[in-house]
Amino acid sequence: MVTLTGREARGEATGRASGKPPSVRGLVLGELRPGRRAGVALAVAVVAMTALPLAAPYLTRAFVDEALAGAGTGRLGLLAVWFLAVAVAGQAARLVTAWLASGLAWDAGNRVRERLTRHALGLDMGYHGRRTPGEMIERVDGDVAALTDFAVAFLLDVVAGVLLLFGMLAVVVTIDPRLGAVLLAYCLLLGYGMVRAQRRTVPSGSRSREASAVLYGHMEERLAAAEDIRANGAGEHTVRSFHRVSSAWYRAERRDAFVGTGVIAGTSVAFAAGTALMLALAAWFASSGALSVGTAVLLLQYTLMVRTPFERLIGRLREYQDALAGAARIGGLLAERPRVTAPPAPVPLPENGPLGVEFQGVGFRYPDEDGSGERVLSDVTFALAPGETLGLVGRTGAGKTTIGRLVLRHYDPVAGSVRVGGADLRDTDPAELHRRLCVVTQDVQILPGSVRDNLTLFRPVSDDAPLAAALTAAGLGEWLERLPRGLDTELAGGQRAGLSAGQAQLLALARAFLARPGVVVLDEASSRLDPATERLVEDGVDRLLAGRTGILIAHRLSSLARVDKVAVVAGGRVVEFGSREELAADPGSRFAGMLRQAEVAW
Ligand SMILES: Nc1ncnc2c1ncn2[C@@H]1O[C@H](COP(=O)(O)OP(=O)(O)OP(=O)(O)O)[C@@H](O)[C@H]1O
Repeated sequence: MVTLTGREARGEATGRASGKPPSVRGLVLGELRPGRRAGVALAVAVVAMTALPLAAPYLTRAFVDEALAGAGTGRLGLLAVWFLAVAVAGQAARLVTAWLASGLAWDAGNRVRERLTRHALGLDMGYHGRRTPGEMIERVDGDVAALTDFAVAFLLDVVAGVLLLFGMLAVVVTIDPRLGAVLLAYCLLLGYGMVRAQRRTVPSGSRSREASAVLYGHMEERLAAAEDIRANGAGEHTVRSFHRVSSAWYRAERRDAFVGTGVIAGTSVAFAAGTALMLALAAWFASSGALSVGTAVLLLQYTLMVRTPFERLIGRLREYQDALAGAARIGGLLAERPRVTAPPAPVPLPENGPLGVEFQGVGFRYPDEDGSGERVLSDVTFALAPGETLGLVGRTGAGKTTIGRLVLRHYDPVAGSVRVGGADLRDTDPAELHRRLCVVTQDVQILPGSVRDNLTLFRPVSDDAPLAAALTAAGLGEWLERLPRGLDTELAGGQRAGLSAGQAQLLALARAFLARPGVVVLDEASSRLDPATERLVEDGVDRLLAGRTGILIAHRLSSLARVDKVAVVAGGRVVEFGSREELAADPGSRFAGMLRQAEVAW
């Protein structure tokens, strides 16, 4: 069961919450907060990584000044060895910082992924119906990776870079305040230029990521439908649409790269100008005797060293925009609230036995972003007594599946009420409802795992007898006996997983038997089975519906032989409802007309 955090659980039932999306800091840096020990280790590593490069120019200064003063080779060699040791130690500190930061970021990323996954699983079909699997993967994985990559880079390059710049400024100010003031002005100008540049690069970066999410969503959908696309010769159209979506992504990516390259080129010119200025000033001060030659070399080295942290900062700004865009999208996902929620005091459903189902003046439209979707059901009214079975018939798109979804409370109606077991579904707890109601869909999904896992959907069970009984009741008893490892036999994942279409449907029936529901919604498979398998499936359905309330979304009129009541659905309305036998016997009824047209008799 999905558990929501307190904040999530208090969310409104009206969809998107009004509050601001959580910030990057709130999302990742909050999660990233290291423990005391890891924090101290990280701080020491960052300080070492910053201080050691600052020390190196001092050694160069000593080397130059002492060489000019005629120091011996031994002394100069020693200074060179110290220089090498400081350089190696600086790199080692950087490695240790990267190692510590990556470990922390990885843990933090996984915590955010877990939180997002839980949250997404808690959202209802109103949300998931509007999103592709590819989009969800990009949100839960791609955006989180961008955030955690940025968090590591922030520590390595932004924090360490800023510390290094401040250290350099402090050293130069102590050598000569005038040169310090020039270096400060130069850094401020560069900083200002970078902030301006960032404003230009943020929108192009986020457009590029959006386009990439659309591309992945598109690919995911088309790959899932590969069999149908090939069989129906829709390959050319698919390739064309892929070309369109990937071209949009290419354009967004190219523009992003162009903006980024422009920023880097501009910064290179600024660095060259700054270095030339400092070189001229240092040479002038040295020639006037205000500085030693070694100190002039030290200043030049510091000026050259400004380049690396600034370039890294620019690089990180590009990740920062990705991270910001990702954080905004993650924040948007976290701000989504399930529309179908449990009331504070849910009305319990009867524990056992079949449940009555009643639609009273039900109107419905699928939720979309702006709530302007078309009505797909209007004034739907019918009642089923406990244990009765209803067949829903009508043309494609009439609204049959939607009626089934409302019984399962995948959505709440926008008008009227749906009652199950006497309770208005809005007053019930969705989790309890899903224990008492069961759906068998057209496209049976087999999950990678054993036959047992596929029956229990990974819930641990202590006794295999009910599983075998459910398979036998569904008509898969002999199949189970032939399996080499019985219930432990592994099935590959996917729509069929090596099972025939009929076997997959029987497995779905077995899942329903195991759940012992009070209401079964059956979306009859529209694909044809061979007559023997079809007979097996029909027998299984008959056994499943016996003693239960059933709603059969019928794609073949012949399947209706087993139902008590029939509802003819057209244009989102129930245009005829009554006893199957009476409607079939009434030559003036729509149902009798449909039977005549399809030449069905029973
Ligand atoms: N998730 C959805 N989001 C938006 N509109 C939807 C969604 N599912 C169905 N619809 C629309 O609702 C209307 C009714 O669809 P529904 O699937 O209930 O019809 P149906 O009678 O079950 O059709 P079929 O026999 O083809 O399954 C159609 O116009 C359909 O386009």
